[in-house]
Amino acid sequence: MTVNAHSPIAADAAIPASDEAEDAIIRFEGVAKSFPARKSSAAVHALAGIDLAVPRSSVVGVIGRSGAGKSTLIRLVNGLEKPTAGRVIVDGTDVAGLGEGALRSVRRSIGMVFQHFNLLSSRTVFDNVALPLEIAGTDAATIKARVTPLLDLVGLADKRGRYPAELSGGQKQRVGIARALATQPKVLLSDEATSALDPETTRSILDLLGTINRELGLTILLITHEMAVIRAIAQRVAVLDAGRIVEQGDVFDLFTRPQHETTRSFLAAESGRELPAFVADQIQAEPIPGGQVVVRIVFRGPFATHPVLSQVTRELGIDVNILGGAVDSIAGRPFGTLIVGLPNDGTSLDKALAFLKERDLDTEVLGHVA
Ligand SMILES: Nc1ncnc2c1ncn2[C@@H]1O[C@H](COP(=O)(O)OP(=O)(O)OP(=O)(O)O)[C@@H](O)[C@H]1O
Repeated sequence: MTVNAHSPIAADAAIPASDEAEDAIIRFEGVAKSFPARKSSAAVHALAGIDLAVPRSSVVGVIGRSGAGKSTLIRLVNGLEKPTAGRVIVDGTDVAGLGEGALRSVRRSIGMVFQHFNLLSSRTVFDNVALPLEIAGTDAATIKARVTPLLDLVGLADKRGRYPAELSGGQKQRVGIARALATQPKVLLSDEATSALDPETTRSILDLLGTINRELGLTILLITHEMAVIRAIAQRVAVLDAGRIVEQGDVFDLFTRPQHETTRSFLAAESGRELPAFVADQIQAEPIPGGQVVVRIVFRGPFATHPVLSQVTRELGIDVNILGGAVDSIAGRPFGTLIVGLPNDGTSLDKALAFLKERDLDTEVLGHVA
């Protein structure tokens, strides 16, 4: 199967491509979206100052809590919402400037996958996947030629005659993905596609989306509230908090060097970052005389944790108490996290932190224990 290479977007709405714009298939430039006040409620500023580029053929994740503005952001891409300020440029065209006819063509170049699948219960698997093609007026022979390989791709060839009620959640989402691909889109928008699924099924759906990204070169913009989803599939990530992007970048960097408090809180349950229960139970913000300072050390890339810590002991004469840790990898790049206790004696902490920094290790003081 090939992905449609020609743009369905009206020529008069085209924007001259700069080098950067050519590289990004979706670009938010200074985007704001407010919903006006109603009788019973004040105006809602759902998004403000959004600058985000989605490189062609990449997977970009947007993570945020409920109400952060994720759905609004994704609805701006297919023109279901219009920005109050700024531009949303999809494949060189500002979608906010388009009339309904041109928007319909843009939407055909954008596939969408939903949390609750949105399948028609009265239609078979085959007919659900065929639906967008029927709506576009495609003839029956072309529909068959298009839908059959899509059902193979998502692993549902043997379920083509089944109805949604006869499918598991994961199978329903596979139908949703095949349907989203039926019009050969250039971009796939995923709105919490795995939120209704158990962890194992989530994994298999994310694997499928990863395969589609790699094999078809399809760009995927996904929104989620789970770091595990970002980690499993995205190359870049933006963290959305109360309508603003508070941090964005490469997934490995964001996981290993989070800058913003919101990002840190999303990462709290990630391996190695979670405090061991016996530490979490007693940690406090204020120093404890004669106690220990709890420090997280992050090793990025090839590392040898123990030699560095034994150097701290040998060369600085500081006892290091290992409280927890893990070794992990993201996108094939290794990193490790150690949680250690250092003596709260007025000097050891600064000396040890300086020593670790000289060796290019990231540290973060988490609190104090007795
Ligand atoms: N049509 C609308 N009219 C008024 N306010 C809206 C509208 N759509 C969204 N909002 C508000 O905009 C803010 C962002 O909503 P949005 O649905 O984009 O968040 P979200 O991050 O997708 O949340 P969730 O994960 O719960 O779906 C919320 O305060 C919401 O109430």
